[in-house]
Amino acid sequence: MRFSAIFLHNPSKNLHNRLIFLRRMGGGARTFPGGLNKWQWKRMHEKKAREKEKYLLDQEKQIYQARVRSDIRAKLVSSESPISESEKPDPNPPNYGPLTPQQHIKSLADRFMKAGAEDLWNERDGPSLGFPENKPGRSQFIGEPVDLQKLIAEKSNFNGGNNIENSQFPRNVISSAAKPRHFSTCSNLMGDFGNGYLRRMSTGFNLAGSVSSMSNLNRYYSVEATSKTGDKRSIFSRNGRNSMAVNSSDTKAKSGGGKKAEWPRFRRGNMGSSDDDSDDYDDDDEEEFESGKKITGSSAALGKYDTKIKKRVPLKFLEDEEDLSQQVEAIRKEVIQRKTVQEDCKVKDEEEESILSTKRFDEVDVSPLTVRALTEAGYVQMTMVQEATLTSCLEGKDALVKARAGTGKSIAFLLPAIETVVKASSLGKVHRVPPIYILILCPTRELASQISAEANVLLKHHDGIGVQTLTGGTRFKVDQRRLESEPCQILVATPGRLLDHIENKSGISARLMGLQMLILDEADHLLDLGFRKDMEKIVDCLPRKRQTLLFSATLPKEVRRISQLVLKREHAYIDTVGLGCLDTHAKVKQFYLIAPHDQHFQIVYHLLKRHLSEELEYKVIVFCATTMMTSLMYSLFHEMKLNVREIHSKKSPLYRTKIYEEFKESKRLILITSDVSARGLNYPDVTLVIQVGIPSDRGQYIHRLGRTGRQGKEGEGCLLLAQFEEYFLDEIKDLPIEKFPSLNLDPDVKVKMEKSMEKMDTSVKEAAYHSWLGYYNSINAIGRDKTTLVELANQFSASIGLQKPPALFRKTAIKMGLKGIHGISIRK
Ligand SMILES: Nc1ncnc2c1ncn2[C@@H]1O[C@H](COP(=O)(O)OP(=O)(O)OP(=O)(O)O)[C@@H](O)[C@H]1O
Repeated sequence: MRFSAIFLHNPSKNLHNRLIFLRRMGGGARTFPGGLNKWQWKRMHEKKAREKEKYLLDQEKQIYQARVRSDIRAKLVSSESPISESEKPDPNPPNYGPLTPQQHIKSLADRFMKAGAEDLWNERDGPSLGFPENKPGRSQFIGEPVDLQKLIAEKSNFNGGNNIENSQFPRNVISSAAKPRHFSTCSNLMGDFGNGYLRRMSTGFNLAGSVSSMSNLNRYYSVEATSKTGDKRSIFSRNGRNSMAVNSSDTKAKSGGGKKAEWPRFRRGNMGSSDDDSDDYDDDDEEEFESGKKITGSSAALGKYDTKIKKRVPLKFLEDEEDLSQQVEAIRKEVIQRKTVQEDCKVKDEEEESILSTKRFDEVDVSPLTVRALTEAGYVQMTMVQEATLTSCLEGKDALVKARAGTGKSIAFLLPAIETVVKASSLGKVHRVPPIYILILCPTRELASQISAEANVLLKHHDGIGVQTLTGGTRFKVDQRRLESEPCQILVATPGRLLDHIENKSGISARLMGLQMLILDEADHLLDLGFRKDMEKIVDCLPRKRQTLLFSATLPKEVRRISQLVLKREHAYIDTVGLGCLDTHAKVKQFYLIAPHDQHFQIVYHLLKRHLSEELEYKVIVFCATTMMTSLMYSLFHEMKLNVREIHSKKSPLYRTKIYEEFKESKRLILITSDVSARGLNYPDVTLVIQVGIPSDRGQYIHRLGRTGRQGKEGEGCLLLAQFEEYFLDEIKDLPIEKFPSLNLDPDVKVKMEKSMEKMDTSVKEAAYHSWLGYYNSINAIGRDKTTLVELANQFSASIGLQKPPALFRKTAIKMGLKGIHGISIRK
């Protein structure tokens, strides 16, 4: 433009400017019309080609949609339900039979187009064969522009007559707008004819009112429109897509009067139903509606027609009928299969009188000396887990093994371990200090001692093969000297102490270079967060070429994943429990009890007394949540003259060993313990396990319970929870745990207990109080209300007879974040 202006006003510069222009255009002669260079020309034609292609596609799409609708109509018109007198067909019925797609499109457009909008239709669209225009009651609908405002005003007619209000219009197509029902019905019909139609129709409508919504009913519904004169017509939706709502504030589109119609603004429908397909609505369409540029179809509206909706079998489902029947068959099969598995498990559980299999130790490939030791110890037949694992473990495969508590896992891993040492020793290499061929890791010192003792039993006749333990609580130097003076090929250790030795270069790292087998007992616990870092460091120091065996009674999915850290990819996974079967023994009865936590001591006392009176040879383990609570409970029951012992991590190793040995050998004894006794410990003939408070997780519950009912014997377990701990029951809901029958607490016991409490050392109570707060804080971490916690803390301190707030309380409360909720004054 600028150049041509210069040209006009200053002809003398014509040539000069032209040259500039030509240079700016990239040079060369102007060979294409309109002053276009070859690139512009090319681009223009490419654009035209694209537009043409798009147009053809649109046409094809519309024709296809129309054809689908025609076909559906043709199919379903004949299968209409019987019609009433008022609905009897016209003697000169309009042609409702199948139309060609073009006829169908034309008829729809003719129905809804207002005068003046003919330019939206051209001959290509075909003849109009839609509703006969001379039908009474339809003239307004067909010939005139539809005034939606008027339509809305007529809603009372709709309501009053045989109409929408009475129709069973589905909720899913009802807009959330105020009184939207009627408009949505109208718009549903609109939508029923497809978006393209609606667009075209909209130009012809006087959209002065507010339209609430439109929706493709699609898939599940067909709409019947019935006029007041009794004409009835079914309008079927295709298996379509969109469900849209028209924003009433944006629908003041006006047409006619020479004014350019504003286009209704469409947004995603809010029908609130699963049938709503609004999610498929295309944002591009929205833009087109807004701009009003795209005019490619026609639409439909209700006029004075009543509507009725019939729920039909979804068309898609009809098509997929075969698929559906196959699916039903598959589900039925699965249900039957599951039932069978459950029944099998039940039978297995009931039949599980013994944990023993029919296979004997002398039938497998273990050294005769070991078999001899086994026989002398009374082990002739294998247990199930031993039979299941021995072959693959002896073959040198890595294995991940799950078997219920007390079923003989220790021997299952000790046998291949001993065989490995026997083989390695027979190679004849002479070492001043023999390498450690087998490393067995476990979480507690008691368990390490137990495994080591069991190994010694099996090694009774194997001269020259030694077992050592390496656990915390002993002097580092003493350990070091012992390891050097009494060489061993099998080392049983707890991770922390072993790592101490590795990091302090006690010479153990060098000996571990000859390692042939790594065994993790209670593998899930060792691979859990508490031990993970230590485990990783230890494993880094071990030779990669080794066999690894992982054993536990519980193997959660995440542990199975983490186990890849230590196991070879091609390891064997052996689960003797079985998928869908119980992780606990069927012979162990499980109960739970929910009671206020300040009554817990009293309830435990009651349970113990009751059990003691029923079981002559009783042997009870009571698990507490923290070490200090263990100590408090022990002191209280000791004061109350019960035959109790205590074990927890704050006790000296010597004391722990003494109590461990005593409880193992004795009967008529109660062991109050923390979780140090939860796993692996084989106290024979435990008759009752009481768990006070929630265990750290489901696995821990199973392991604690596993201290009773070992070797297929009977047992009983009781879980005592406060109301705020009740949520834990969800984690064990798949286990056969029942509510404990009602309890009648003896008021005299309460008095006795209070007196005993008074006699106890205040420091024990204060320590218990603090550890209790810590425990409850950990529960608080999973969303418990701190206000409640403070109140509970007050109750608890009162129940243990604390007269003054503990000195450390302020610090603890601040640490726990209690400050600012109640000040920090729990007890004044
Ligand atoms: N083949 C066997 N025949 C008879 N008794 C056996 C046999 N194998 C193991 N036992 C005994 O079964 C009891 C439980 O064994 P063990 O401690 O190895 O169980 P576990 O499965 O490791 O239990 P946990 O899961 O609690 O660690 C022990 O008293 C053990 O002596």
